[in-house]
Amino acid sequence: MNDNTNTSDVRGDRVVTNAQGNPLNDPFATQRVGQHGPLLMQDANLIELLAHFNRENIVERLPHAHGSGAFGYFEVTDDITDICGSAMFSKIGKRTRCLTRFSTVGGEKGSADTARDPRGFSTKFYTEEGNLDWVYNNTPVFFIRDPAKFPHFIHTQRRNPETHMKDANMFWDFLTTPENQVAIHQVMILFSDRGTPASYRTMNGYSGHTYKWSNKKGEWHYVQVHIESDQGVKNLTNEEAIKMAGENPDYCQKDLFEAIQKKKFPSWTVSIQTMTEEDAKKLPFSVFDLTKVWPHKQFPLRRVGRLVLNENPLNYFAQIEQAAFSPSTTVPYQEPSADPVLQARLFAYPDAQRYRLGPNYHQIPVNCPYASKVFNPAMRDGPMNVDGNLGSEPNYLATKNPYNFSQSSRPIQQHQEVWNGPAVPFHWATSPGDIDFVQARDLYQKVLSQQPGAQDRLAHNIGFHIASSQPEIQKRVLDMFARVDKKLANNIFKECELRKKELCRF
Ligand code: HEM
Repeated sequence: MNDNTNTSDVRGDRVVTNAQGNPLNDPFATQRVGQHGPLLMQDANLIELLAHFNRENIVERLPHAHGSGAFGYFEVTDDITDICGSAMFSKIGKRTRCLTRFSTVGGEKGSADTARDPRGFSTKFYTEEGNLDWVYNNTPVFFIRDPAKFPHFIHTQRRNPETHMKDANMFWDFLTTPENQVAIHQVMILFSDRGTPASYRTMNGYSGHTYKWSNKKGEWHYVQVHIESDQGVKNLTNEEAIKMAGENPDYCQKDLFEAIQKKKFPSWTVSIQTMTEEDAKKLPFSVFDLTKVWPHKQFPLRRVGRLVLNENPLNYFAQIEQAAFSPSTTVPYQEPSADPVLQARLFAYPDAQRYRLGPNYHQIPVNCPYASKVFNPAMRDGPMNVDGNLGSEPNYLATKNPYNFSQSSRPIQQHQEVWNGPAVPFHWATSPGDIDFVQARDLYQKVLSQQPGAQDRLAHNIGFHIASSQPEIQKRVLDMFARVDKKLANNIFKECELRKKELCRF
């Protein structure tokens, strides 16, 4: 098996050539009329060099543009074949090569990686059943549960179309709009210490969404995945993160790259929570609601394996910038659930990648399922087709040729969710009553209260941020957090007033 996902193609004799392999004599000489006369059109090498330079940039990811990554492996430590029949889990000790990319969400490619923002945690597993991508965040919940809100929400985290600046009014206007306050749980996490991880090595990853995994008997469970840092969770304070952003905007890139270079390989423990369909019916919220966590007491973590990152990419652009992760890239026995945000993501990522990298993005070495092999006679041609295009194979499933369908003997899951009802528009806005605030309140009153100073830092971080928004927006923010806890709202108010005084001094 040739793992060509992290290789470079430097010519052995180091003879420098143009793009066609023709040796160059003097790379800086230009063809011109006399020594100081005008340049000539016949200087194909100069034209090629300048033209290629103009095309170095590719579309950056929108969102998650700024990121870092490394290769490593996943090792099975515990048997979960009763839950999942995927080959990667088939026996204890089995290793699967993988690539992980960490990222911030809202900033551009050159933005600071200590910004207050969720962090992306994407892993591509090169399994013998083809590639599998887990495209997760470092928070177990998300801001929305209506996928149509995603572009609106992301826009509010980016630049104001007129001022071209980040805008606290846009940010809080969206989040405090009553129908969008379903985001409260994620907003609390974002403004807690966990909103500014000290490094990618010291944060966790969570599927957030509910997935559906099945075993070889055809039984299925709802599953959530947790990837917990073996280095422990460490965070920066608001002030440390801001200072770092000025001193070294690539602080987390440096931390990850240098740790691996020094052979201090970061690792994570991978666990799952599982739930039956019957359990799901008894929950006080929908199992497809991405703004809720599953109570750990009721659905304890079950250890599966270890993720280790031990190999820096040889080339950032080739292996990280061109990497394409998608929740739709999955293997037998791991399926998406009916979570509407997840369903929308199944479309959004490959669509973004066809635009960002081209329709044959799966042929780029880092994205190739090298541990399996692609063979789909009907998927042919297209721009930048570089893998031989299946040669003389018919370009349809031809009757005279035998084809294998390796999954055809897999038992059909007899028992399935049954969906019925009229096709109606449904806006899954914040629920009337308190249900969308319960877990946010528990986080404040039961979890942060156990961590010295954590409640105060939460109030400080929010007060600091809203101080640059308009008074009516500040009022809406205070009203929203009063629904979580009145003490929290009062403390945010005090912190906001302090910050406003500081801002007056500038
Ligand atoms: C409707 C909701 C969402 C939409 C439409 C959406 C869309 C996108 C798009 C278009 C990209 C860029 C893909 C690329 O160019 O390669 C992206 C990146 C990403 N998204 Fe989402 N997203 C959504 C929700 C989420 C959620 C809920 C999570 C986590 C649970 C998530 C995690 C990520 C991560 C980690 C990346 C970076 C992938 C990488 O490292 O290349 N997204 N998203």
